[in-house]
Amino acid sequence: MKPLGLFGGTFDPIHLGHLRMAIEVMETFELESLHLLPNKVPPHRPQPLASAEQRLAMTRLAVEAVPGLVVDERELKRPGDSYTVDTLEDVAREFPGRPLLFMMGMDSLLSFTSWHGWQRILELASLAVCCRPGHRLDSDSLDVQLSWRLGEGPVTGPGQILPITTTELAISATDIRTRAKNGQRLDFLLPQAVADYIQASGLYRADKAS
Ligand SMILES: Nc1ncnc2c1ncn2[C@@H]1O[C@H](COP(=O)(O)OP(=O)(O)OP(=O)(O)O)[C@@H](O)[C@H]1O
Ligand SMILES: O=C(O)c1ccc[n+]([C@@H]2O[C@H](COP(=O)([O-])O)[C@@H](O)[C@H]2O)c1
Repeated sequence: MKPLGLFGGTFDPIHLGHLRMAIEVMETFELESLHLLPNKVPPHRPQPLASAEQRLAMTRLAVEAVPGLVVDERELKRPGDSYTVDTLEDVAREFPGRPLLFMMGMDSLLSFTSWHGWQRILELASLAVCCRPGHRLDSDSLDVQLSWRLGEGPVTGPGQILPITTTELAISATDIRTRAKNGQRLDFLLPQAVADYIQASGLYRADKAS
């Protein structure tokens, strides 16, 4: 059975870094579908500037014409902190027996042992880890509790950590929010429909309440 791909993010906003890595994970692991999961309350970082509704709207705009990418609203519908472990328990109940592949950038892997219930996450899913400029995998930076799980795929079950070589795009949501705040152009950092949404709504603009 093909693994189900899962991509959690704050997506404040979703951008081409996210979307390109999603496509490359789908190709590498021959996934038929990959669920994008905007979180409601990120447990580990400052809260997003855009509302949950705005982040959902932008995520929908980003993938509406992209085969295989599915917007999954389960974290937005769940009250409280959006812990990934709870999400994976829920997905595993919905797709019994289906291998789960949760994808992330290298920066996320390097802090993974601080995640709530990270050991349980690895009982439920394997991790596909994508390149991110400025974040390298080396023996000093990766927790020893994770390093023995490193592999190359294919996905044979939960608990594998599978770094893959992906196109490095130095795009971040933080940089996009700063540009939007300053009234700079956002073209080619995110899908045009998302850039248009940000422009039209005044989201992130210093002179507009969002
Ligand atoms: N350009 C990128 N290259 C590789 N991975 C990325 C990139 N941007 C985001 N990711 C990964 O996507 C996931 C969701 O990221 P997130 O929505 O927080 O975007 P971000 O650009 O890192 O946002 P922010 O700047 O607000 O922290 C994380 O696992 C992160 O590592
Ligand atoms: O569950 C946790 O403890 C946890 C800690 C850090 C990050 N996450 C999830 O990892 C994904 C990427 O996080 P972020 O901050 O880079 O958007 C997103 O789905 C977060 O909810 C989850």
